Amino acid sequence: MTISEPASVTRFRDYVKIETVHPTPDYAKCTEFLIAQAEEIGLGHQVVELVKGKPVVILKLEGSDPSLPAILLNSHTDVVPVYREKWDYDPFAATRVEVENGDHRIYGRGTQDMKVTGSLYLEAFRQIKASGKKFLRNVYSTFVPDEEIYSIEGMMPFSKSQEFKDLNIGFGIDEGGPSINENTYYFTSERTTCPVTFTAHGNTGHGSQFIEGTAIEKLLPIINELMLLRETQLSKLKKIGGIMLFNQGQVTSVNLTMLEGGKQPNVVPATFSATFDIRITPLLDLAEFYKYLEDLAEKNECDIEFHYRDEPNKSLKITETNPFMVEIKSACSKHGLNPVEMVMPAATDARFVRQAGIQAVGINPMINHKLLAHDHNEYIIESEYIKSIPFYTDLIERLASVPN
Ligand code: MET
Ligand SMILES: [Zn+2]
Ligand SMILES: [Zn+2]
Repeated sequence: MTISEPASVTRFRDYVKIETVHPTPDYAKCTEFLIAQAEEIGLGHQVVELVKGKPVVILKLEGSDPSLPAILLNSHTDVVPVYREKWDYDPFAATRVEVENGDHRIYGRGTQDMKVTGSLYLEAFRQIKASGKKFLRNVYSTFVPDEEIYSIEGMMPFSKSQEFKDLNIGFGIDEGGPSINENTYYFTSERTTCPVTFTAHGNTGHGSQFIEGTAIEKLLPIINELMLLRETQLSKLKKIGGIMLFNQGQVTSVNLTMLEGGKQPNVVPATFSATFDIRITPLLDLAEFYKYLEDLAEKNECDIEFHYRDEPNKSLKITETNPFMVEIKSACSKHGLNPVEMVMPAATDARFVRQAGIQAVGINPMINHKLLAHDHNEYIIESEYIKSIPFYTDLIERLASVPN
């Protein structure tokens, strides 16, 4: 660490150092950190714990007309596990490394996904409070747990709670991803995550025999069909512009992630299962796709288990003239960013906000990054982080000043 480290960077690094990593995230320490930040900045704060040990921390920047619907800035506090031996730096030391052009990288799990965004909200609030400015609408920043494990004890119940309704949210900002090029991608819809297991049961017996009706014979046609779907979707993607990280939301992705079965080589397995991570594009009818998977299971005499079944994603059409969208775009243009709309290929908590009938946009103003969410050696570029603080300061002012 050098003497020249900006205080905003030190605070970001302190946040990254908190091990909110699954399967045992330290939410208590994280809550303590966020409340200390709120007190220092001068923000209102509240902790809602609908599920014990799963705190939602709500920070509040008060507006001059609290009767108007508020602005929500959401971020998740949890991060995905690491393969420690694959990292060049301790994933929870938030190591600051100087690079050739004098810039710095901050390494750590969650730097991109998505503690940087939470920190940017905090830094923007800090600037706004220090300036003494007050805007029309209330602005809330929610720091939610468990996004990386389907939000079942996080945003999902919180978005349906009275505490959430009481915030009277009119528009939401949520997770994007640092851009891999000069464009700034923003997301008004996303794919539906469908983790699904097919299990086959069949005849067993001696491994030297041609046993009929085996589990694997029932399962294989399902695997083949879904791998074919993968192939057709991939070639469709290639046709509509090639594989680029953020354009994948226009097709459905299929990955076979777990294969289980068998006890030893000379025993024909009585059961076998295949688990897929399927991300269904909003361009398909979700109910029809679920039905297709169920029929596929039935046709092949397999059981089907959806580990998690999302409600249909609402992509609330945001028109060019939507006053909040206008403000997002003008904030982008003021800060030299080129906004491009995309379907979020992964899943974010914005889906629950949309399901509650509130428009929400995922965005991340940092550009020219390597996308390292969930990868080894995740890092952000310090200058992009610092540059993004005035973007959020400006964005908050614009969104919170939208009249009625
Ligand atoms: C549906 S849970 C979402 C977890 C994570 N954000 C992902 O897209 O994989
Ligand atoms: Zn995330
Ligand atoms: Zn993630």
